[in-house]
Amino acid sequence: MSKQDNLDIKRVAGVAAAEEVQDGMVVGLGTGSTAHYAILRIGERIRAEGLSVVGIPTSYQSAMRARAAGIRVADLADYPEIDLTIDGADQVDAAFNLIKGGGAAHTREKCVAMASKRIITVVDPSKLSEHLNVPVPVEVVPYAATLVEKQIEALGGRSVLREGVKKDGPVITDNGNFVFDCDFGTIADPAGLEARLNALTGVLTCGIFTEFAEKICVLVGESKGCRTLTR
Ligand SMILES: O=C(CO)[C@H](O)[C@H](O)COP(=O)(O)O
Repeated sequence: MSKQDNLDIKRVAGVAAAEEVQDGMVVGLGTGSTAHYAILRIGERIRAEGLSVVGIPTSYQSAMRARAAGIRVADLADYPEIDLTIDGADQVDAAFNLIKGGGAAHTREKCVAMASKRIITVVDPSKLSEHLNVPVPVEVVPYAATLVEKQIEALGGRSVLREGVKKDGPVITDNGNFVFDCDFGTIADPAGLEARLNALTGVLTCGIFTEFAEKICVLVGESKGCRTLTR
């Protein structure tokens, strides 16, 4: 599939999710290329339908894109209860466990997910997998980087420090930290690994999301429309 075809199906999912937004809602705004299309569509609907919506961004990227789209942006501190969040994922398993953090935004994405009554996860079909098996992004306090690498090795993972594409040296998250991408192969116990990673000294948050399955609905963009997966 070409890059453009992939973006087109991401757009299908993002736009479909944005149709779920209703007047008066507080909406969590995810990070990444699929959530981007939802943000654009919410902005269009605000202009066309006069919707009153407050957006709670999950990153500098989503805050900037929301403002550009004409969405009023506020802090999680002001709106700790969110009606609906629309966000992407790097992988979704059969039980709706997620791996997130491809954009290094998973800590704020997890906070917004926790605050949300409903979550629409927008993906292309390549993100669906019976089991989670892609590397897990782990946000790490820079001071503890070497210490965390050792602890991840002890858990059976192989960690690679994420480095910038248009920047020399480590990627720095919106929270001022490093990210390790940690390969554990196929993850047999996502909830157990999430708990173990989050408990490591020097780790802020890992990108495994297991506690939100009950409130997640997955929209899968496809060339002929959008497929909805519910549990
Ligand atoms: O978790 C994320 C950012 O931290 C994104 O939601 C995830 O990486 C998916 O991105 P995209 O929609 O561009 O494929």
